[in-house]
Amino acid sequence: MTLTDSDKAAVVALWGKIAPQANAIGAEALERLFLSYPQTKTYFSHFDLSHGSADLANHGGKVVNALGEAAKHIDDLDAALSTLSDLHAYNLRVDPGNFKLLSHTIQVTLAIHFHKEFDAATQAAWDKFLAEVATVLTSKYR
Ligand code: HEM
Repeated sequence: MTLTDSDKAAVVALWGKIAPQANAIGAEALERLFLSYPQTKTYFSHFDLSHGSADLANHGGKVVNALGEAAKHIDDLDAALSTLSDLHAYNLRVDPGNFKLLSHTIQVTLAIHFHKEFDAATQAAWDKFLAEVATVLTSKYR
């Protein structure tokens, strides 16, 4: 599952397009997650999850910008994601299966917004990248 140099280049290239719309892309990926897999809403009972809410935009932006930071440090994901890894493992205790669901809705969102750039190679690269991020974010679970 290791990212090849061309995978890394594909992740970084698409990140350049995502960055200016991080909040909108993140909000849409989260909304797709909550609508498609309603059980995931239980982690966000303190948020307003209605369409167009500020909570969706703010949190979506945080998640997507964290992916941007990870893309910038793609050769050192453990260090880049260390604080977030502590948060998800020790404080939030998100069921690891949920990372696959979010990875899917992020990819669907990217496909819809960047259909020209989201070719098979770019999709495969993002799938691997998101799986690596999930591995790091769940690596400290005991
Ligand atoms: C691509 C994978 C993920 C990334 C990059 C990510 C990123 C983040 C970031 C950046 C924060 C904010 C940290 C802070 O405020 O300091 C956060 C918080 C949080 N994440 Fe994740 N996350 C991911 C997956 C998930 C999944 C799958 C769930 C559950 C379905 C989840 C649940 C939460 C919750 C409940 C919070 C706290 C929200 C709050 O109260 O402010 N995360 N995550």
